[in-house]
Amino acid sequence: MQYTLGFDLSTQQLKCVAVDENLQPAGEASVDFDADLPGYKTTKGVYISGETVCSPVAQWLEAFDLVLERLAATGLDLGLVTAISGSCQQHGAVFWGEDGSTLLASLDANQGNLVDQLAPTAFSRTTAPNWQDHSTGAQCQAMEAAVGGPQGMAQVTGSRAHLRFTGPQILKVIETEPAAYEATHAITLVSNFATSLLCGKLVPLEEADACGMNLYDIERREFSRPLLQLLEDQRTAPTGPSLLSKLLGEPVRVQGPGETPVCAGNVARYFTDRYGLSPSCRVYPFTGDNLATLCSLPLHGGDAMVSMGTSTTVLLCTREYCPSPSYHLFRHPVLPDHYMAMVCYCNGSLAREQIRDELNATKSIAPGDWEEFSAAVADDSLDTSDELAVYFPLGEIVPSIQATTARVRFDRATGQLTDHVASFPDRRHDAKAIVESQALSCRVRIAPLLTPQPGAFTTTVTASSGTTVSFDGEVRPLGDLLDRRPSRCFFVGGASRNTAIVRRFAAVLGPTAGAFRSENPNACAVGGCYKALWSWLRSSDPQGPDFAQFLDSSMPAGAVASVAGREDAAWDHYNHYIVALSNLERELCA
Ligand SMILES: Nc1ncnc2c1ncn2[C@@H]1O[C@H](COP(=O)(O)OP(=O)(O)O)[C@@H](O)[C@H]1O
Ligand SMILES: O=C(CO)[C@@H](O)[C@H](O)COP(=O)(O)O
Repeated sequence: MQYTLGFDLSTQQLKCVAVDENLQPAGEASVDFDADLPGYKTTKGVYISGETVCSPVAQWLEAFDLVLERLAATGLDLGLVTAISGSCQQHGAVFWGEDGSTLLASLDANQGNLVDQLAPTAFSRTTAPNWQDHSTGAQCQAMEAAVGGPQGMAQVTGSRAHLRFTGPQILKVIETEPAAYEATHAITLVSNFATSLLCGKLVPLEEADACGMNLYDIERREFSRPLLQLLEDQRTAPTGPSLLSKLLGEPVRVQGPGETPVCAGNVARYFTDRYGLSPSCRVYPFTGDNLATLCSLPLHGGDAMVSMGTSTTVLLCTREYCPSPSYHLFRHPVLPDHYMAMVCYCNGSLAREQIRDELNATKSIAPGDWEEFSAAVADDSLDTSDELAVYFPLGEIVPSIQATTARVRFDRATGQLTDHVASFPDRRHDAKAIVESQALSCRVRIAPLLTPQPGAFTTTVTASSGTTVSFDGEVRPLGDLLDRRPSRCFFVGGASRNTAIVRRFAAVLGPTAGAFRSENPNACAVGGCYKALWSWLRSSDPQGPDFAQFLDSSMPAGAVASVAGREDAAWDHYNHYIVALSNLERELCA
């Protein structure tokens, strides 16, 4: 028997899953940052100070030792692991000091844990910015202004400038912590931080995850020289290496047909000595969590994936480079000439948890229990048909807006907002409304990525030909949102365990071939495993199947379960909310 490991270093936890050569689960372990490493005093894995959100790097180092200890304790023979890869929260950056590379190379299982050997002097900053950070508005504006505004930035880097993206975050460090920046010898994303740790050497960025920086020119496949220069120009007294050198040069690319997948190296001696991993075990570049999630199921054209972790993301696979300020495009981590399109929301699970606890409080139910919330979400007799509300306890990504909550009533015939209200009749309405508006926002933003099928779907909305809607500054005919639907929708991540949430989301998104839930809630870690296994197989047979063929032929039966079929009436019910959502967002963003 041989195994492959997939790690997932996300906001709230580090997980590690193992699969055997038949892609069957063989073991898993996890470390919850708040609960298992209370010494760091994080809340949901992060420190929040005003708009700044970050995570302690030392916490991740401790978590790597702990998760491997826990995995070994399950009885899994780590000596039989042939390949490792994984996924990490996107955009975060680890700043390594001058000694980082030497300390990594000299990790010694007899000299204490990773945290003892690295935390004291390997890093020039003790924390990494987290994707929920909202503190880089000025840097985003400066960067967009240099490349032709939101559209220009999206054209070059696949996304308009985003507060959480690594380029604006690095620019903020250059401007506000010049000494720490000049003491920095390497900057890794969280993904190549993890790969570097396991290999015991600093390794370059992985190309797909590098697309989440607002620095990488996706079509040219190299860092954008004008954007690098813009950041260089803000250094007041440069002493250390150039930014390109700190970024460890150009990222490693996905390899084409007939080429051997890039291996980052063999696992470092620290891990072979301490956990019994084999010295021949290969480590393949980790990627971003959403990119790995895309690798966890065989998606075909028109399919969409909704990942319900701390953030909510909607993912699609496309061959066309069609950038827009509404969504993100990344290079695909394993399929050459493909891209991943993504819409990302900050206010996913944590916003729902807040409404859940407020609802529970009105009924004297303990916080943390999903039953009452789920019953309200599933309740078709609860009439929310003229109610719309957005709940953004954190500033939101799309629409790009400060933290806010707004509840309105609207006219279903015209979509005009009739009333702003402080509350709905009771908190059950909020439970249903938050899921409806989250799903509706996803729906309007993925529509341009789907193929139009004029006349294929009947709707009771009477849109005059001139009716338009506007999302993220892009004005579109309403009709464009009524003639396209995803084929299948796959739901993954922690909240996908909740059938009521998944069914309501599916009702709004309207998949024509049904909605499915991944039976394994750890989709990103599993995607990392599959990436490692396929890379390992492909190394010995470069002419073997590409990743899509590999997944199509190897996916175990029962990997997904059906949760809903095609629901035309429900989809059409939510057509009536689209103009109202456009009006509400326009008001809030004005
Ligand atoms: N039964 C449930 N109903 C709704 N949400 C749930 C349920 N179980 C877990 N979740 C949500 O899943 C989130 C964690 O998802 P997960 O994919 O593990 O997150 P991440 O990978 O971002 O750390 C939690 O914040 C929680 O709100
Ligand atoms: O910022 C993004 C994507 O752009 C987030 O999706 C992060 O990648 C973190 O995700 P979680 O796994 O913690 O939800």
